[in-house]
Amino acid sequence: MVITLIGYRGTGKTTVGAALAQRLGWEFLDLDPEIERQAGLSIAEIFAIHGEPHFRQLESEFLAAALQRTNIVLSPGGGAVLNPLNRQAMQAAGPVVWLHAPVETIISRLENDPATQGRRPSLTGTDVVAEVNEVLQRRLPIYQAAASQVIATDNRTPEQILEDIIRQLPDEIQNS
Ligand SMILES: Nc1ncnc2c1ncn2[C@@H]1O[C@H](COP(=O)(O)OP(=O)(O)O)[C@@H](O)[C@H]1O
Ligand SMILES: O=C(O)C1=C[C@@H](OP(=O)(O)O)[C@@H](O)[C@H](O)C1
Ligand SMILES: [Mg+2]
Repeated sequence: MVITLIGYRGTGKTTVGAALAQRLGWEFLDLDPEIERQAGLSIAEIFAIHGEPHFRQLESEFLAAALQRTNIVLSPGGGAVLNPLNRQAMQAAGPVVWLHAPVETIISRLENDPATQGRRPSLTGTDVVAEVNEVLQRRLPIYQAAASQVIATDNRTPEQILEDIIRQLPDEIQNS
């Protein structure tokens, strides 16, 4: 069983995923640093040197490998759900938890997160406000359709969020 966290950049997949894994006594796997380690490049460098399609290919390969494992909490990047095969594989492996936040909250978290520079290259070439508005709008139906649970993260601490997630997990995981 794999619990996969999905959601836009800045919704807390990395932060909440690590805390949830610790709470369950499961392993935590954040896909972006794994990709960076293997490539010897930051996500921003992979985009700049090889282009986004190459990053998406690497992301799909790492995701498929991670989903073969068991008792892990997995945090892929926010764009991993764009590929329908990735979505199917996540759903087949276990609960898919959508972390949701309003646009303003996402923008503020991204602007204040030191990881943004190396890990979150522009997706559109526009400024951050325009990009989050446009791309989030486009992705909302995809996150919604992929999710087995939807969790609001605005004005909630990572600890409160992980308790919300646990409450909605299947009994077999809650009691494990
Ligand atoms: N519930 C929360 N409340 C406040 N800040 C948060 C919350 N979750 C995450 N953050 C902050 O937002 C930024 C992005 O979080 P991160 O976990 O990297 O998101 P993601 O992996 O979804 O892009 C980080 O600086 C993190 O500390
Ligand atoms: O939403 C996206 O397309 C991306 C999200 C990032 O991960 P986080 O969602 O962890 O920020 C990272 O994978 C890359 O910059 C692309
Ligand atoms: Mg992340």
